[in-house]
Amino acid sequence: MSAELKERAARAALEVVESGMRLGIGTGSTAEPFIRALADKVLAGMRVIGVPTSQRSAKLCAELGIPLSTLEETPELDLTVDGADEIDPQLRLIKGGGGSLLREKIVAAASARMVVIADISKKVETLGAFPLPIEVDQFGLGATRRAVEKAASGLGLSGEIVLRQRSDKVFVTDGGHYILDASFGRIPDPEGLSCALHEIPGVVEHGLFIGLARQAFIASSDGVEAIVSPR
Ligand SMILES: O=C[C@H](O)[C@H](O)[C@H](O)COP(=O)(O)O
Repeated sequence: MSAELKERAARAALEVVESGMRLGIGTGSTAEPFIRALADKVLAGMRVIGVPTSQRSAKLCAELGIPLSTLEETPELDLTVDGADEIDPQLRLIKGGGGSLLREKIVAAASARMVVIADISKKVETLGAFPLPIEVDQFGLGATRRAVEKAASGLGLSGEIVLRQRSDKVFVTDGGHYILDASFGRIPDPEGLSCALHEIPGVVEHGLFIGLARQAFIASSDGVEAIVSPR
């Protein structure tokens, strides 16, 4: 069912893609059906240029024949379509479950508009049930983790902070960084936490996406709900 809902959300987002667009292309199990559906449109004659947010998405796009570019060649994009791990009513997001948050945020920020696609399980009242991914430099890991704990504690947040591992190895992002997954629980002040984390030198980026998403397509068994950012 979840795969079917992701497919529905992906197809809804395709409706806002127009020929000639420069597109940021997201990462993850919801972005992938979007990429496949986009490839069908390209095959049928739609002209787009995609800037992928990960090596994984770049590979899939290339296999399916979607023309690709980079932010060096194409620094301004019309639209980014991407998934999310959590979406709150103000369209603030947690992203990075797949480890691509840094490139995703750079691409989203370079886009005139970001559209999020998700199944209903990602919709929350308050962010934080999903552990917040924090991308950190490998250098100074222990000190950075301690600084993250202190910054969170200053905002009344605490919880386990785990260095992400995959298949018994430390996970390394496309950019060569580590990820700390912080289980703070409910985050009542995402803006405050975002600012506090950005103050820490070893933090490269974090998975709170604030003020970036303009629209979300959220699929449930009742259909696809389109939510527009109140900002
Ligand atoms: O780093 C990965 C991304 O932020 C994904 O867009 C996010 O984790 C959602 O992934 P999925 O669609 O697989 O749930």
